[in-house]
Amino acid sequence: MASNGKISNGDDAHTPVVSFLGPVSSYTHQAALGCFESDRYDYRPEVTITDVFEAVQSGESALGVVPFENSTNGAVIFTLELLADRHKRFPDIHVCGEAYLDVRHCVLGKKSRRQSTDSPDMSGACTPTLSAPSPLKPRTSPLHSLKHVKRLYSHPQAFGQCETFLQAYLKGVERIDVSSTSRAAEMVKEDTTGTSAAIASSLAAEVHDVDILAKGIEDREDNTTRFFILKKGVDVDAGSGRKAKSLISFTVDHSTPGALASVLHCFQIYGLNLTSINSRPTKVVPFQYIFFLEFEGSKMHDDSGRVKRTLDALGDYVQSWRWLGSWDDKLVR
Ligand SMILES: O=C(O)C(=O)C[C@]1(C(=O)O)C=C[C@@H](O)C=C1
Repeated sequence: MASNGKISNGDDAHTPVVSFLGPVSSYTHQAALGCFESDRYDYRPEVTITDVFEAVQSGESALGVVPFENSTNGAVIFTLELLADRHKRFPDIHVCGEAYLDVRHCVLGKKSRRQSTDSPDMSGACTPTLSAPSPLKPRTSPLHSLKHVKRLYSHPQAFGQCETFLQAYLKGVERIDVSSTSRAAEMVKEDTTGTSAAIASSLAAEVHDVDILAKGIEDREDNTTRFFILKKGVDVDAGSGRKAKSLISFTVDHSTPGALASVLHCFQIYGLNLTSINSRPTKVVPFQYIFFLEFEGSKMHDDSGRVKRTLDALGDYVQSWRWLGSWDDKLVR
């Protein structure tokens, strides 16, 4: 770790590669830039989160950066799906770090050619309906008219973080999911009709040379995404700081009452605080789940032995489990 808190590769012989969900200017790229000394690593944009996992597992990339969860919209299911690793494609991948990024979304597009007559609708008024009698008012209004926008590209996570603005100003506009917000900005750039828009960052507007039609459209001012840093094998230094977190996945026998409670109880007995719990379908039996549990503590730096004792105890209550990594906690509380 360098004195600026960023990860230094400690070896100049060859430049290690950091893969991230691209293209350039995605939020994942911005998070990666904040983690590693940029003159010591080669940054490699990947098309999908799966590509990041594959690059790390194959050893082509020393590290990978992927989104894990957003404070407004919850878990990034693509990443959970890959961590579930049902077909053992990523047996050596571990989480060795995390990064938090403030996410400020914009509507990117091309300004309407009829700009002088198409003034933006600033009211943000939503028509009350029976199911939503008091619709929420968005935090911001557009900078330019959005009346010409016929389709909206973004990453599904980003749509979920901007619902209030979208309901007020882009209701009924077709939404098209793409692999990242920076890919969405690229699509807007490529559209010669000028009627597409993207939800992406102001950096993506700059990089892809498109206009910012609205700014700060996220539902919550504290909208933050957490990213995981992935590595092949175990980084023995990870999780050596004052506060560490660890992640495991496990399955339980769904017909045993209290099976999940028993697993959670192990953490209570040894005094390990839980920080998140998620699940995905096993895809073996319908409506049975793989659980992901995150807790405070490190497997490699476990002076009190509490992590070891907890993990040893788990075996009695789970069908299968896997340790997915320990790393330094970077959440500013
Ligand atoms: O699309 C991007 O720019 C990404 O880096 C992905 C991603 C995500 O999957 O959560 C990252 C941050 C934002 O929450 C929205 C999208």
